[in-house]
Amino acid sequence: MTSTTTSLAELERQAADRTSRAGFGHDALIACDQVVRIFTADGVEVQALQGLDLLVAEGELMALVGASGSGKSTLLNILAGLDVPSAGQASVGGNNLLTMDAAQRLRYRRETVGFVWQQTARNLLPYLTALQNVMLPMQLSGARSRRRVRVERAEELLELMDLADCRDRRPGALSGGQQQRVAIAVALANRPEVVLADEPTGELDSATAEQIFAAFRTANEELGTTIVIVTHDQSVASEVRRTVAIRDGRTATEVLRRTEIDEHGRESVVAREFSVVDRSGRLQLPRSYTDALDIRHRVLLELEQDHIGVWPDHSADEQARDR
Ligand SMILES: Nc1ncnc2c1ncn2[C@@H]1O[C@H](COP(=O)(O)OP(=O)(O)OP(=O)(O)O)[C@@H](O)[C@H]1O
Repeated sequence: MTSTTTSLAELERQAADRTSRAGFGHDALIACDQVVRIFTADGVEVQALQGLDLLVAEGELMALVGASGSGKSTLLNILAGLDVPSAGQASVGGNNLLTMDAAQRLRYRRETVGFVWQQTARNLLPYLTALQNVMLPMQLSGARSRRRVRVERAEELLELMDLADCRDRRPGALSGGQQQRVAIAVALANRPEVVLADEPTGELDSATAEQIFAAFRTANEELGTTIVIVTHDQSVASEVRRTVAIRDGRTATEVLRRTEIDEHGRESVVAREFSVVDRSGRLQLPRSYTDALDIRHRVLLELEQDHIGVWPDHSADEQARDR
């Protein structure tokens, strides 16, 4: 009798577990759940994303960082609706990125997301003025707004990006930084829920990069747009509240920053780095830690009251010594 009660309770617990898993990220704007992307090139399989979990809340301004080849661009292309995961779940603003049909995908790319790429040439058409570039996505979206309304919206966005005087100039007559700010205005044209940016400051000097970052912050604060920036630029990464690091196709660590005020009223930003535990309980140890303790294969874990101890396993060395 007792065992029946236990197993029922266990079944109920498992069912509750399943229900909560089904709702993973239900209140997040971007929800990636164990996303896998496998490429096959010359008969060789590359697992660019290996079960990546990521949640981004509405209104966040966050950065994605990671070594070259860690999977950042693959993830961004999936979120942009340009590529499809091999397995897992991914949604943005309620759009399921795995099951959208071609028409839904086109609408998603025009209306739900905006992009800013590193190469300015990919962002703007060279023969259109700044104003015309910003108006173009509105024309393409098929919304039947009047030309006057589109001009006004484009002018407002250029003003927000501090580019009102560049309205009638073509990209060739703008600096790299101005071009990227026009690109942000273009990305915002159709009031997307999310703007995705891939190394938007990659080709710019640090002072100009700062202006670009300030433009993203303005868009985030004034328009409430959620912004995800892939960057190698440490100064950009340290300006945002949350930086997620990707390693080997998975989210590995997150740095969270918050402003603290001391007893003298002085403000300072305090940053803490956390390791991410994925939904299967997997955790990546920082490479500097594993190197420092020569951890290669296994570790010993011990559950303490308020923490878990992780010890290197040197039993193989000990056995060799004993022999
Ligand atoms: N179309 C493709 N075909 C085959 N392999 C690919 C393809 N796209 C990406 N990869 C591989 O997937 C892995 C992740 O690449 P990705 O471009 O996402 O990394 P990244 O973190 O953006 O790197 P970087 O910072 O250099 O842009 C790499 O090993 C890459 O070679």
